[in-house]
Parts: sequence; structure tokens; C-alpha cells
Amino acid sequence: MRVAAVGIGGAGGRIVERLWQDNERRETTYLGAACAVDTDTEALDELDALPDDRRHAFGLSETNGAGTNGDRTNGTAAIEDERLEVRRPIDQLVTSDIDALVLVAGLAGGTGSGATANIADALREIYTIPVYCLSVLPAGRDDEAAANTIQALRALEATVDGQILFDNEAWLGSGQTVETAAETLNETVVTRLGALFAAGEATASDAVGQSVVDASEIINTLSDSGFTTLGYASQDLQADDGGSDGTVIDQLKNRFLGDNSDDVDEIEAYNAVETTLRRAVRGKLTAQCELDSVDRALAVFAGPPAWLIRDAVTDGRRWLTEELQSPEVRSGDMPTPDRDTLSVLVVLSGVTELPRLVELKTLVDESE
Ligand SMILES: Nc1nc2c(ncn2[C@@H]2O[C@H](COP(=O)(O)OP(=O)(O)OP(=O)(O)O)[C@@H](O)[C@H]2O)c(=O)[nH]1
Repeated sequence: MRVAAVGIGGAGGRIVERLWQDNERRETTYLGAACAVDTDTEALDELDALPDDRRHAFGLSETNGAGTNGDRTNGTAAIEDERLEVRRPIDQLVTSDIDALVLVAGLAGGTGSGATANIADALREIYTIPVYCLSVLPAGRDDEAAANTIQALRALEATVDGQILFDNEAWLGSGQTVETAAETLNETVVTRLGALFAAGEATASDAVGQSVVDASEIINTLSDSGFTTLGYASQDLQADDGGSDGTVIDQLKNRFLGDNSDDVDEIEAYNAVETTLRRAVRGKLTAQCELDSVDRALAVFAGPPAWLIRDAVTDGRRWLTEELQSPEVRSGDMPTPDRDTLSVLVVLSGVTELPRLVELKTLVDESE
């Protein structure tokens, strides 16, 4: 699926910059356009990987170019006068081949919380393609951060076609702060988003004999009610199963040419697909949720074609349907002939029960 990504505020800009880098590294291009908008000019200056003309400051008269320091009202005031000015550079990037717009923001910050729904609204006035938001939830128990987040989630719920949640709290190691762990957090979320968007862009030549995910399946999964959370797991593949079989030449060939199809043991491949799927669903999600509150799901199996055993994918999908007790489960392949990794991305959508959201709401209620 080809997307245009717009980072709003500090976290939004940094994550979009990372998406930009991820997209450049992949064989499949999924990022049709990207830019960052912020009330903090210093934060924009630090986004080295994004070209200068993809970074735009707004709300300078409200914030003096120094951000809002967590003041949601200030973030809202900053965008209200400049909706059209902020929309214009985004407009210039959106071409007819873009399938969806993806806004990215940390909802605890004044800029991310105050401006994101407003920007979504401005885009919806002219675009008929879906508008999604990657909504980053704060770590910790700060009242103001919680209040900004809950208000932004509500405003976005009324505006966007779907929100993918990423919970910093769930991904911080003990003793870490968002500042010190930002690189790792952003890499985690971008690995999953990249896997999702690239899946819908697999080329036909890679896909012979495979059932490839297309953009409409991603859109049908993400859109509509409830939140989305992403699960992901990957496994390095060893075509010679431990190194005891196969000549050194074969092993070198497999390693450097990715030519492992001759050696793939079907049972080993079947087990690898099944195990990786279970790890993706039962491992840490971008935001933890009650699995029985999932309404729709999509599983994307990526790996060398010889490892994407049809029966394993079909059985995996059946297992997922039972696990989630959800009738609407889609699946597809993303053949990556030149890689020796198998990965599974699981998109869980229409989710209504997320413990972290309950925690944040309780914090807000207690502080009122
Ligand atoms: N995952 C991740 N979260 C971040 C990052 N930077 C900040 N955050 C989170 O996002 C929240 C908002 O921070 P920013 O995005 O810098 O704030 P902003 O939207 O620019 O708003 P103001 O600076 O208050 O005007 C923080 O409270 C953190 O929870 C980042 O690089 N990655």
C-alpha cells in the first residue's frame, strides 16, 4: 500500500524520518511521500534524514517556534489559524497513486495532541482516500500527558478512518526513559508499519503462485470502528538445518545468493510459519489488548517463497480465526526471495479493550 506520511510534533517527525529511512532500505517502495510539521523549529532542524523541503514549522506566533511544552490549548490555537498553510505542503506531495494518508503523533504533547485531529480534518475536506493515525501513547502516570492523550484519541476517533496505537509504556525497559530509548522505540514501530505497508506493494513478479495482500485488504482491516494494534515476529532461516548437511559451497551459495529453495524441508518450513505466527500474536503487541475484543485481523507472512508453505499459511489463518473468535480474518504473503528471514505481521483491528487506555482514563478521572 502506498502511503503519504505526515509527522506532527517531535515524536511524529522522528518516526516519519525513520519510516523514510526504512523505505529507502527496502526493495519495495511503500512511502509515496513524507513530511514533518511542528511548532518546534529546533526539533524540525534535527530531522537530518528528511530533506529540508519536507519540514515545515507552524504556529510561530503562538509558540515562538519553541513548541508548546505540553500545552494542548496552545497546540490547537497554533493550527487553527494555519490549517491551510499546513495542508498546502502536504497537498503538493500527494499524488494519484497514494492509497492512504498516515498521520503520526505523540498524543501526550501539546502539538501532537492539539493539532493532529485538526490536520486530519483539513485533509478530509479534500481527500477521499482513508486517513489513518499512528497514535503514540505516553509512558508513565503523568496527569497532563494522560489528559492530552485521552482528548486527542477522542478527537481523532471522530475524524480519522482508524488509529494504530503504539504504547511507549509497554516498550520501555526498566530504568529507561522515552528520551533515552526513542531510537529503539521508533525502530520497533517502524519495523511493523513498514512490514504492513510494504506488504501491499509486493510486485507481481515476486508473487508467482502466492496470494499477495493488496491495498484494499489492508484498508478493509484498518478502517472502521475500534483501534488497531500490531504484532510481529521474525526468525532467521537456515536452509541446511543446523549445518550438518550440505557442502560448504552450498551453504555459501545459500547465504550469499539466497538460493535455498532446493534445501527447504517442508515440515521445517511448516513449523517455522506456525511458530512465527503464534509468536507474533502472543508476543508483545504495539499496544496490549484483550484478544477476544478483536473484530478484524490480517496476517502477512513474509519470507523466501520456498518457506511460505501454502498449507501452513492456510492452517495459520484458521488457527488465528479460532484464537480471536473473529470471522473476519485475512491473510497473504509477501515473498522476499533475497532474504533469509521469515516474519509474520499480525494486524488486529476493531479492538475495543486495551488495559493501557483504561489506565490513562483512570488517571484523568482521578485528577479531575
Ligand atoms: N515513541 C516515541 N515517543 C516519543 C518520542 N518523542 C516523544 N515521545 C512521546 O510523545 C510525547 C509527546 O512528545 P513530543 O512529540 O515531543 O511533543 P509534541 O507533540 O511535539 O508537543 P510539544 O513539544 O508539547 O509542543 C512524549 O510525552 C512522549 O511520550 C519518540 O521519538 N518516540
